[in-house]
Amino acid sequence: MSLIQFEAIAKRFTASGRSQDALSDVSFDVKRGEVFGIIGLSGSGKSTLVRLINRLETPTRGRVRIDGTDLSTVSPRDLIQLRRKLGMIFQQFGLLSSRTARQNVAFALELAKPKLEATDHKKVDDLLNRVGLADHAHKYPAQLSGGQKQRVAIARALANSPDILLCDEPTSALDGESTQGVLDLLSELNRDLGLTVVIVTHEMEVVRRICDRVAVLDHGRLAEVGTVAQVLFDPQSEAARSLSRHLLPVPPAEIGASEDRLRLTYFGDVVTGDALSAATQGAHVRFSILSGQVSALKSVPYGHLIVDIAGPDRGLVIERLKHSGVRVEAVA
Ligand SMILES: Nc1ncnc2c1ncn2[C@@H]1O[C@H](COP(=O)(O)OP(=O)(O)OP(=O)(O)O)[C@@H](O)[C@H]1O
Repeated sequence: MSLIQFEAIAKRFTASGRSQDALSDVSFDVKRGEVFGIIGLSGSGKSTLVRLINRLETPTRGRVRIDGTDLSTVSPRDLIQLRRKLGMIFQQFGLLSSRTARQNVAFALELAKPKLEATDHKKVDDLLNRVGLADHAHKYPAQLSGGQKQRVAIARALANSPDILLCDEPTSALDGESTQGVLDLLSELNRDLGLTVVIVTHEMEVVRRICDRVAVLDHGRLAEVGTVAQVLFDPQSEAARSLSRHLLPVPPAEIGASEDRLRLTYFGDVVTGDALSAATQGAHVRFSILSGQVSALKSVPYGHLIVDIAGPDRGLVIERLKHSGVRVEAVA
């Protein structure tokens, strides 16, 4: 069921007498319980789009609905209630430097009531525990690593038990190991709490590792929307094609070009199956494997092989591969 709906959204900024269309005619839905990625090159409108969800921005045209409620018609009081159902984290964490990790998390609750009760203090401890920072509760942000700071920000964002967590480039300031830790935590929260997660990112690796579906923005327009597998491995738009290109293996330059060259892409059970040997069984072809890579989309394995297949039964082998669920493309 749709939790967030963008309906024909346009956003125009006007600054110093100059107007700029940050978003034009963007429509798509985010379903309850999914991890949804918004990707695109710098300036394509990703942050503006996510900021419309909690009304940090308002659209110039079109509507945003959260759980059926049209944000353009909510009263200021209802907007405060609605925002409690939305947590948000940012690339630069946004922590208060004069407060400890614990005090940063408690701050989110203090905004709603002046004096915290014992249950609130327990909640703060539980949240710090949940994000793996129980032992760092009394440290100040300057004493924490980037990954730990982002975990504090996540705990703070969860303090009001939101339905939706908005993440604007949550791992762009982190190294590889901290990125993995934060992405694992976001996946866990999605799985265990049913939290809907919306992630703005320019990193295809983030999309590959944790997103279910993804919207691709291109100069403020929706280039395409679909499952991660569709968008990464069967892109319909030039924007998605160019973003997903670096996830594809390329044949080593030393090998030289060949008109027999194919890229095979396969998912799930096919990865550990014997598709290639089964397809070439008894066929008059010779094949050589030039490069291979197995990785995963969320938890579903996928693989790529670059192969040269030549011989009279080449067409038959390609048909058999396709029949067994392998995507086959010519590589120039
Ligand atoms: N407050 C603002 N005033 C004027 N123009 C703005 C404002 N906010 C964003 N823009 C413009 O709108 C366009 C989209 O910006 P946005 O930050 O949404 O893109 P983005 O895809 O998130 O980019 P990045 O990946 O670099 O953060 C940009 O051209 C930007 O300059």
